[in-house]
Amino acid sequence: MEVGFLGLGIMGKAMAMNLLKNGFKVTVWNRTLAKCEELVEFGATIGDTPAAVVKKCKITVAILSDPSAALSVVFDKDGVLEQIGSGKGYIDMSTVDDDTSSKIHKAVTTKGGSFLEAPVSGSKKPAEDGQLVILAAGDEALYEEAIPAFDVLGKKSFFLGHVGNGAKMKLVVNMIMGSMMNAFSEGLVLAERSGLNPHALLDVLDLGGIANPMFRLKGPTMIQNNYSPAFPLKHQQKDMRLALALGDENAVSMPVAAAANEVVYSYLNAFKKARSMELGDLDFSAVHEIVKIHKSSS
Ligand SMILES: NC(=O)C1=CN([C@@H]2O[C@H](COP(=O)(O)OP(=O)(O)OC[C@H]3O[C@@H](n4cnc5c(N)ncnc54)[C@H](OP(=O)(O)O)[C@@H]3O)[C@@H](O)[C@H]2O)C=CC1
Ligand SMILES: O=CCCC(=O)O
Repeated sequence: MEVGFLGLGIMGKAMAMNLLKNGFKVTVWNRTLAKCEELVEFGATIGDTPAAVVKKCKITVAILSDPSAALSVVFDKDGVLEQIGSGKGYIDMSTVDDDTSSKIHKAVTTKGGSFLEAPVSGSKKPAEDGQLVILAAGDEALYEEAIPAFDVLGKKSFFLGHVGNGAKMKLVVNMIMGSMMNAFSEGLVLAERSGLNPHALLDVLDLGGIANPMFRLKGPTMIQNNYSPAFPLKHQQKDMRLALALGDENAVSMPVAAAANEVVYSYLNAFKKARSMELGDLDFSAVHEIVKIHKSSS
């Protein structure tokens, strides 16, 4: 099966590599073309533009940073729309809002192509290990056609119905995750400043009812101030912003999520503040630095 792949960031590189290692023919494109070279060593072919990739492949997958990138790759010159058409499928796995996804869906289907949104839960390591959770919605026939690829990329795929449901599910999950990360960071700082061993806190948490893989994975590195990026903070902040907009649209008040994202009370604007300090490219657990700074200055 030949698959086109647009976007070779942290996630895209790992996912395209997995497809190659599992026998798929993959044609890749990335805005910074140099990032394609490593995949060529594993058998990938390079497409010069998104349009060139779509022209060559029956199914093209994209995973790009945000709504603006997702729209640009489809609508701009040399973009997906120039070559999409009958018999071709486009699968956008970026985390975006349902409005962005719907715009892409409409444009692709107007040209006769089929569209699936398929954002993923899971980060760099699950992407490398083919252990993502795929949240697909849109064209069910395209979903069925993509299952061999999804089986390589993920441990479980959900088909959630019409376009928008995948985007919304992903934003709800990441809104919860972002709020949890802030609470976790505050807990680590509180433990340390009140004279407890933060490693002991991790052990206690891991044995109780709120044990979870995120605390287990990120806790030890946060204690070491190591924020090597798996999920960049700037993307987490984007997801909090989009989830809060979804809350507004549905008249759902989310004070905890809003506090994690917005300037409400001092340190509760952790995600935005972290971006302005150019921590945005670090892992989202770098929110810990902001919580620590605030706790020392207050
Ligand atoms: N990292 C993670 O743990 C997870 C991320 N996600 C989501 O997946 C998506 C990708 O994340 P990730 O791989 O971490 O992000 P990265 O920042 O590592 O990569 C972003 C990708 O988008 C491309 N890009 C950005 N702007 C544009 C543009 N205007 N036109 C064309 N291409 C553009 C980048 O190209 P270039 O190389 O040229 O900059 C790069 O290929 C995001 O939506 C994120 O929220 C979902 C689950 C987990
Ligand atoms: O969108 C990013 C999700 C990161 C994760 O699920 O660990």
